[in-house]
Amino acid sequence: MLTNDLITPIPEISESRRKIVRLHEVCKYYGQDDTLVKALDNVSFVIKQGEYCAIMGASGSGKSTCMNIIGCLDSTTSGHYFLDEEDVSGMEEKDLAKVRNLKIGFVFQQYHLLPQLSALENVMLPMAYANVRPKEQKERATAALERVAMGHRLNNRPNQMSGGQQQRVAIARAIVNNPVMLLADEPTGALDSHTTAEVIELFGELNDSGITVVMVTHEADVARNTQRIIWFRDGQIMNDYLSPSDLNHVI
Ligand SMILES: Nc1ncnc2c1ncn2[C@@H]1O[C@H](COP(=O)(O)OP(=O)(O)OP(=O)(O)O)[C@@H](O)[C@H]1O
Repeated sequence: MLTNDLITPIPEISESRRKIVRLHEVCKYYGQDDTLVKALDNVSFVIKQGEYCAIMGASGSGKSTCMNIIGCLDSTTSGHYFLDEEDVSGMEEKDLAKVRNLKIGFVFQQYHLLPQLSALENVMLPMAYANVRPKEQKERATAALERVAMGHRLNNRPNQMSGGQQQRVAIARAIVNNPVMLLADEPTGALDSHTTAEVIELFGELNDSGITVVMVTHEADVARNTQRIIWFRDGQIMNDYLSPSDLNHVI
């Protein structure tokens, strides 16, 4: 249960910061008539450059639908989505794919690394799609892996690494194209509590360096490390507030 008197409203953030995510009256409906599901029902919010934001809510509340729209993986039924101040709502799939690759770094619960490739090759992949020269791909992938403390595992394949190490490689892959935003879907869902803490510390460090981070999570321990929580219920934003240091009071 959320206790409203413990919730700190979001203060006005400086107008000069770029709006990385802007949803304007977004609806996403599935089915029709008797089977109509309003997965997102007139949702509007802004996430600015440098924010560290968690999306939370009960099962079925609309988190994944919201994540898919923010990640340009799905389209809206109505309303507009501006990514990095560009309206991507009506874009064709091939343009969306380009936007996704250049602007968003994805991190998933199950890492989604290609098993036949080494850590280095996995991290080089998004740059191959972006037509970066092979020599530069290797340099940038090595630097990204070093940044996540995986510089000693460049030639290991996923099955030679622990879950936490695989997630670090996935994070290196997500940051290697210098995206405007890291979008993480339950990034610690497959990790034990110790490894979760390490991965969350890494997200914090990346955010400290200026990267905008948005993550869907069920875990209060994870969300309390973010700066802001957008809380969904029945396809609408029920609350949008600064993360209190002790979330046990509000969840
Ligand atoms: N492809 C689909 N077809 C029909 N209904 C869908 C589809 N995807 C989602 N829904 C419905 O939309 C609503 C929101 O679903 P969504 O997956 O966004 O919730 P969620 O908060 O991510 O849930 P969970 O935490 O269980 O993943 C739910 O009622 C769900 O059943």
